[in-house]
Amino acid sequence: MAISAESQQEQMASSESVAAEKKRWTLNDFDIGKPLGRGKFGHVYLAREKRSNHIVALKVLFKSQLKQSQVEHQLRREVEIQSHLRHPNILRLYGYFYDQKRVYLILEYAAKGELYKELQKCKYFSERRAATYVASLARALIYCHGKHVIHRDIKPENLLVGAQGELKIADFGWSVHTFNRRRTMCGTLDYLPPEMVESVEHDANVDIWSLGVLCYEFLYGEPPFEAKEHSDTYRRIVQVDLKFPPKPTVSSAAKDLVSQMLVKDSSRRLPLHKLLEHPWIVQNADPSGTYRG
Ligand SMILES: Nc1ncnc2c1ncn2[C@@H]1O[C@H](COP(=O)(O)OP(=O)(O)OP(=O)(O)O)[C@@H](O)[C@H]1O
Repeated sequence: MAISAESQQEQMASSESVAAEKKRWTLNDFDIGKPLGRGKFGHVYLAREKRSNHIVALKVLFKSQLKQSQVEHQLRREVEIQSHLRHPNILRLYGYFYDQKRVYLILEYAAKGELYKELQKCKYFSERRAATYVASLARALIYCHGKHVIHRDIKPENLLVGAQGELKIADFGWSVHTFNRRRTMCGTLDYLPPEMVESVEHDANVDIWSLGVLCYEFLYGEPPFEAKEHSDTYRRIVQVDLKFPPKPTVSSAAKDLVSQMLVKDSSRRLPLHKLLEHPWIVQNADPSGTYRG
């Protein structure tokens, strides 16, 4: 994959944590450690940048697989967007390089791994934990939206956990940098708002919906519109068929917040700065933004 030298230089210039100078990275700059995981397009390794001793996650993607799946454009957009974001709850992308066969992404290392696995292990989260995560994601999304970036794919699989227990939004594959309203259909159905399922115009408020779905899933262990058939999930989303099964661990304040986020009319969803003032968030979220169990 050819990423222009110009944008590569720009990329390096903004990677102050790994190296301040403009340079071209190569595999020789890193000691490669244990594998951290496998994705669709390659592998992720723990690595250390030799000069600074900085620990990173090196994501190795095979160009042939990227080409075959026609996702080169998406990757380029992901790199461009993620490399310019600086927020404690957004995984840093320090830089990238490539050789004949592979593309390498130099990523912030998230020591506590995938949130998805934590949720599977615990089945659901306490209100304190859920509220802490939702508040930190709201702050990260407020930051993104302020830079005209819509994430569009907020879900547990795209969230990693840092060493201090802080959430990190990790996957910007579906994100867009926009000044306009978007009409693109993308993402996994379960987290999509009605306007995206129905392919009508959408804006930054899509992320409020997805955060509402996520909040529900944190509390109940499954997303709210889940159904066996794809067509039923579709129908439930479009009709906003939201049900709160009785559960002693979920308060009415939590349900109130979720109901205010999962609103069909995107302009009437609870704005993220208001979410941070909601009583359930104020009473439950840890101000440090970290959850340590
Ligand atoms: N920055 C990171 N810090 C720690 N672990 C990571 C990091 N990035 C990825 N991993 C681990 O490596 C695995 C593979 O990551 P990768 O991003 O390639 O794939 P994915 O997001 O699971 O799948 P997909 O290929 O569909 O995007 C992750 O599931 C996670 O366990």
